[in-house]
Amino acid sequence: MAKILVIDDEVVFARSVAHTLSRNGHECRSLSSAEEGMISIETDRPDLILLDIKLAGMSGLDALRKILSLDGSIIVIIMTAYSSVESAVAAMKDGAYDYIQKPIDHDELTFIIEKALETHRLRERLSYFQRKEVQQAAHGEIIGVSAGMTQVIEMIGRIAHLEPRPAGELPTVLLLGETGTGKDLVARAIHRRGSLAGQPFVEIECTSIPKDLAEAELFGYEKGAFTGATAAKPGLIEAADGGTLFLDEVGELSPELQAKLLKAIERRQIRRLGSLRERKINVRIIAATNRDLEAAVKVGAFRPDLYYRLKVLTVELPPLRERGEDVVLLANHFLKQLTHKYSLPVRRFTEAALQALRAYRWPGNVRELVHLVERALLVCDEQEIGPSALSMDATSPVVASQRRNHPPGADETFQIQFPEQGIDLDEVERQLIKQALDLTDGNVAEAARKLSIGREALRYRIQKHGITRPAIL
Ligand SMILES: Nc1ncnc2c1ncn2[C@@H]1O[C@H](COP(=O)(O)OP(=O)(O)OP(=O)(O)O)[C@@H](O)[C@H]1O
Repeated sequence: MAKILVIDDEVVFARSVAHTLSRNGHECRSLSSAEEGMISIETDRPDLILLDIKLAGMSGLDALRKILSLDGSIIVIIMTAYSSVESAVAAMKDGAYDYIQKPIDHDELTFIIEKALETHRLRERLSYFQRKEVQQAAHGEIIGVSAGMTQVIEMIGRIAHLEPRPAGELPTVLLLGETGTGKDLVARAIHRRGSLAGQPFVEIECTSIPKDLAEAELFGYEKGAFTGATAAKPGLIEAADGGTLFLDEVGELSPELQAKLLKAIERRQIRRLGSLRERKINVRIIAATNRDLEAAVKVGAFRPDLYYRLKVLTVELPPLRERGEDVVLLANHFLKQLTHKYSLPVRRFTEAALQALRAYRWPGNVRELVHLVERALLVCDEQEIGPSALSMDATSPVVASQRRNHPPGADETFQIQFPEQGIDLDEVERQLIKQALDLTDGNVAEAARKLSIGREALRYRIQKHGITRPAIL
């Protein structure tokens, strides 16, 4: 349903048009002069105005300019008699969306209005995403000098500076990394620094779309496609046209959507729910996941063809515990940013606090660090923030460093008793890896986390010890 104003000094005609549109489900008012229309724009905030070009008083063309200066997002459709088509064309140059000739054919009117409203909705969605992108751009700096992050930053540069070409021809990018490592941040950086900057960046959180609405959200629908589809609506893929579509947590997509998405990427076309028409799409896809997609492919939880389609260029974000001094750089960066945000006096971490930060294993990665710094800043009144203000699992560097070898939640008194007769270190490692895999049902990423090593390091050890495939997901 949309709010529509009909402005025409032929009162009976204006009422009849408004009546027709109300029957189509819109909220309509008819007015007999442009002057009344101007007042109504302020109070009613219409989505669309049907405006007669020949009005007594303020002319249709003047009214058009005034309307658009009051609110540039209103769609204005000009109504004109055959003899004044030229003025209607002039009006379109001044920003009218379309024109319709009198006498008005009701089917044609309905068609023009529905098409215009669809464009309007698409524009609104785009400007929402563009606004969101501009807000986030201010906080988009990527901090890190560790070897892992240097590689990531170099890769962003390389991807961003690929030869300018249409969005749909740019290679897909797959971002891998544990939760909170910065995949979202990197996706936005690739978009902003490349040739698509300025075009829409549309993020889809695959986990947050209700399953039964997912297809309609992604691909859009036509009016009447299902109960409640009172008007056609473009999907998020269409909203990303010309820019980047960021599929976050792509590993969580249902098998049906995986199939539909693959088809859309391969054919560069989509079909809205309830439509027979294929629509071309021109989008670059960036996907991200914290799941081990390769393992998901092996157990049949993710389509191999989609996996290979997505991983044309892969960027792996290292967990924070493997980034060395980046922890301190990041902590200081967030401290400065948040002090500014809360208009607080300058604060700094004590050396003991920095040691605690270095020693902690960061299961929630950078996101956990941001929250921890924010909490410390808000609870600590001192100019210097010590370890006691950092309410992580372990605030003392000694306990924290012991914990590096202990999965979170493990018994803190866990110790290995060295037997007098000695041990086979390789065998101990093999057994620990097997136990970690058993505990995580063979999930390599999870097991690597429990062992506090990287996924690749774990894969290497699995091969080295010949741990057999069925134990591994
Ligand atoms: N290298 C970095 N420099 C500065 N800020 C960072 C960095 N990495 C992550 N952040 C910040 O940490 C927070 C979490 O990052 P982000 O949301 O990008 O992680 P994610 O990997 O997408 O998480 P999830 O898998 O849960 O979606 C954000 O506030 C982000 O701005």
